[in-house]
Amino acid sequence: QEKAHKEIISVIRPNRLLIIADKDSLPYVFSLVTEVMRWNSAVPLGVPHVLSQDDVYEGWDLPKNTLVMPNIWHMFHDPEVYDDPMSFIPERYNGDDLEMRKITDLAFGFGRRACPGFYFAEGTLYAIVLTVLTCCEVLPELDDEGKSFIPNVIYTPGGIR
Ligand code: HEM
Repeated sequence: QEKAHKEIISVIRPNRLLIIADKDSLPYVFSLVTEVMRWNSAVPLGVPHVLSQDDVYEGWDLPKNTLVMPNIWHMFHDPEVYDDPMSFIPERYNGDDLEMRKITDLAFGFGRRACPGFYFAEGTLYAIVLTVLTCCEVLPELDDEGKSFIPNVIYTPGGIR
């Protein structure tokens, strides 16, 4: 948070009403949002699809009407691709746009039925994170005795309703 905040402050100039928020000017902030999408992706098993014709995938015969679900979770946590995949490490992209694209190209699904809300969702996410990090300090939750703690991050079961 501190690193992101410093980066934002460094691009804001007094009396300027607009800041250009892109991966070149704010590489760490964009890496941070990308890492959220990798670390606990919003749609870890994508959306199920049914094959409209027979297909073969990596030697597997898949007849028409087979239900297929992409394991996006594994794509993002494959230790052969991502070192220490369970840890939240925005630095892993090195601010590199191509490395970040590898995440967003998968997080929103693939092919003809990929998420049509991609640009809207991505832009909104960056705008919210940027605004919060510029204006606020996000602090850990407090327990009943007033001691701070980081809540456990868990997925809740169920689909989108
Ligand atoms: C972080 C936010 C979002 C993520 C991670 C996300 C992810 C996804 C994924 C993985 C799919 C399935 C693609 C596939 O079948 O391969 C999908 C489909 C879809 N998304 Fe999103 N989505 C997000 C936000 C949105 C928003 C904001 C909208 C609308 C404004 C939206 C509208 C849709 C629709 C309509 C489909 C179905 C497309 C189809 O089956 O043809 N999504 N999304």
